[in-house]
Amino acid sequence: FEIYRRWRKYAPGPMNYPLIGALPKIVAAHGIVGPFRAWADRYGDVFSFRMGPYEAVVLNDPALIREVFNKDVVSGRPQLPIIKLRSELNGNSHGIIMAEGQHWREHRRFTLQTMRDLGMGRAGMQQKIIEEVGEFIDALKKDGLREDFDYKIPLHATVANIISRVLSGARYDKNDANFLRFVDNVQDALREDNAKFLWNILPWTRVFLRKTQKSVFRRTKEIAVFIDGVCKQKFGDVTEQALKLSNATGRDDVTVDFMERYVHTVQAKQLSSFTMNGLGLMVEDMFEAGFDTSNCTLHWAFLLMCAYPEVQKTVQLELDHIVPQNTIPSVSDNYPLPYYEATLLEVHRFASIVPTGIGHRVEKDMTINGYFVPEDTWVIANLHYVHFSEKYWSHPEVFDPSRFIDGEGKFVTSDKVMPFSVGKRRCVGEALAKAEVYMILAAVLQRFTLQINGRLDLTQTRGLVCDTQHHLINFIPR
Ligand code: HEM
Repeated sequence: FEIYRRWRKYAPGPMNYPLIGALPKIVAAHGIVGPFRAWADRYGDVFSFRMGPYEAVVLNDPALIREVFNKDVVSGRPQLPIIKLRSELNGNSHGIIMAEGQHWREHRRFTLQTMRDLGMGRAGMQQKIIEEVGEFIDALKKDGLREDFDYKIPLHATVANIISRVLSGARYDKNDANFLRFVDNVQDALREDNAKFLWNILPWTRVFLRKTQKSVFRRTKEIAVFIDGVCKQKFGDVTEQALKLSNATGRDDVTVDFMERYVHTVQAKQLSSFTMNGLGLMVEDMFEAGFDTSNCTLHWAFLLMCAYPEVQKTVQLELDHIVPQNTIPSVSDNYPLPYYEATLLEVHRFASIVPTGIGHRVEKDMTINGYFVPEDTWVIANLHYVHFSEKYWSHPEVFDPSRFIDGEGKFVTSDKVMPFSVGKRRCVGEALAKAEVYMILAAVLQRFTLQINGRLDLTQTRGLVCDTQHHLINFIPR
């Protein structure tokens, strides 16, 4: 088999065992970041390997990732068992994250347009974020100095309510048990353990992984039921009758929220792949992609401020000096805050919360850097490697915003920081995520100094989305 690979000119890579490929190395290392780093150092810009029945190619160079992810033929998604399960539980619809072909193109175009129309990064959205941040700040004022205070609890509600308001207009009480369970389920879905990974890659391992399979089924179902409830609450029973009801309102104003826009598009039959059945998974996808990502980025931002107090101090002084008192700055205010912007970019680099992006699938045989890549191969962007390789950064293990400040004190961005990925499937929530993180971190640092008593651990958790290790932070009023 290895001889065949060499003959067909597959990209070099680690040794593949029959049936399981290079999986034992990934499983033994408890995650892919470590082996991917070692293989990138060893094989260069591209390497390939097998995971059970799947062929995978990994890209380790930012320019190459950009070039390859801009090709239509690399815009598919691997169709794993969990994807099929989600689809079945949602009336055989496909959502956006794992959709392909015409369905994906139409849903992506709709989402980008809708996010733009709903004012991502602009005043209307910023007002919603300010209202939610207010609740978080109140919680910090009340409990921020309590020894057992876990800031993640009120922060979850804040970030979850921001995306919920964009999607359905609904906001939930931070103590609403149903909502909190849903949010926990969404979080768990993105934090994989080895068992879940194996169950998806090698379906026959289900026999040994019954417990994992059961918990994945339960969680997936609970998420679908919650979203179904959100849809019913908003539009009644999401059926033909609901369509008529919604039609009867005859409103031209369809810029209220994401769900109303979706229903309007179905009614207007503007896009052929849009059906009422598709609403639930679409909302679920947007919630899953939009909650824990921004949430984890903020966890990283807070922890890094504790780990690097001099950076925290510099940001605070810059904010105090430039932003009027009692004002929460937002991206569109264009305040000259070069050090703050550099800090946010460095948080994205250092956190690398989606370390290997979301896998793409090659839809037709192709070549990458002269190597043969057959149809159905997964293409993975090694974003964590790009963010931490000494090829691209000096002292990458050090959190240092000044790497993005030029000789005149101006902020200079870098095309080597790509937390939202690049190309045709680049994140559609980038503007919202940036707006949230910008405003929440600024609002907190304007009012509090963050400190940790005890040992700091800056290692990542594992999964599709990677969090910080658990720490309790003191929020000391300034
Ligand atoms: C800091 C926060 C975020 C990070 C780091 C992030 C990162 C990513 C990455 C790496 C991808 C994969 C792109 C690819 O396949 O090449 C992605 C896709 C996606 N993201 Fe985000 N994301 C964030 C926030 C959000 C938010 C707030 C939303 C929604 C409001 C969102 C919605 C999506 C969707 C729908 C996709 C799938 C796009 C497609 O398949 O065409 N993300 N994101």
